[in-house]
Amino acid sequence: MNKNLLEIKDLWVNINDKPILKGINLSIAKGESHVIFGRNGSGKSTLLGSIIGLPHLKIVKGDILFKGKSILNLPMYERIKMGIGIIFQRPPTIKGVKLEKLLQIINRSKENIQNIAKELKLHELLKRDVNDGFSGGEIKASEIMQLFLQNPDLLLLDEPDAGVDADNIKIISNYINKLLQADLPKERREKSAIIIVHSGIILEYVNIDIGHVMVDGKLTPPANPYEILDMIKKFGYKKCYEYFSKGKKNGE
Ligand SMILES: Nc1ncnc2c1ncn2[C@@H]1O[C@H](COP(=O)(O)OP(=O)(O)OP(=O)(O)O)[C@@H](O)[C@H]1O
Repeated sequence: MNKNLLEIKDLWVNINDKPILKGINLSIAKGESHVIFGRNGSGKSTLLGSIIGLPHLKIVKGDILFKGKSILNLPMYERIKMGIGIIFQRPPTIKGVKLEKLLQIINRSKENIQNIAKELKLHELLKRDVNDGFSGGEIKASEIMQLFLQNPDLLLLDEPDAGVDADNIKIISNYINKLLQADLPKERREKSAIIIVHSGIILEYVNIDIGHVMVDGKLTPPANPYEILDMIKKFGYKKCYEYFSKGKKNGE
């Protein structure tokens, strides 16, 4: 039986006729978390957008399978219903919708909402419109809270640590770990993730199994995320991509 929760096969994606993703292959098993590093504009957000089904992205070739089924023809809400959750890099402001109301639509337990909001220091924001005037860190915390209440099987996190201070990174990471069932042994975990990061701070706190580097719309095969980060710091993205695209793993 196929154990992969997500399988991306030779995926080519255009935006306005410009090729952005150029033959992505990626397999994510149940219970596995992957991190993607890459310089600005390399196509990382486009990859997450293709998985969740942003309509402006044109799939030119390839396939995306989730739970063994192709999802390319499904609209975004169907993909969410199947168990995919996303934190966008820049989520929109929703005027006229209070954060508390949105959270109650996702999960009816008022007690849960109050408790988590307190822990994430969001309780004072519950009565405000979603993301309206929220600070960068508050937006990320609020998105994590929505995801926590949604409890998806595949988490797509686009820079969850961007704009978040050191104390709050620990709190947010704690929730990501809870979502990823990091306290269970890997073979018993049901949840998987793709996390996009620029700095390695979140790797200090979140349980990550596998890393990749993206350069110019292409992705390296699976490798040790901490080794990748180390090489990026020493040699930059391009050299790191060249090294890991040869399929080196775990310090070979
Ligand atoms: N709506 C759009 N219209 C035109 N070009 C776009 C659009 N969205 C993305 N692009 C372009 O696609 C390329 C890849 O963008 P993407 O956001 O996927 O990069 P990224 O790796 O996530 O970058 P960053 O690290 O800066 O967030 C960039 O050159 C970007 O300008």
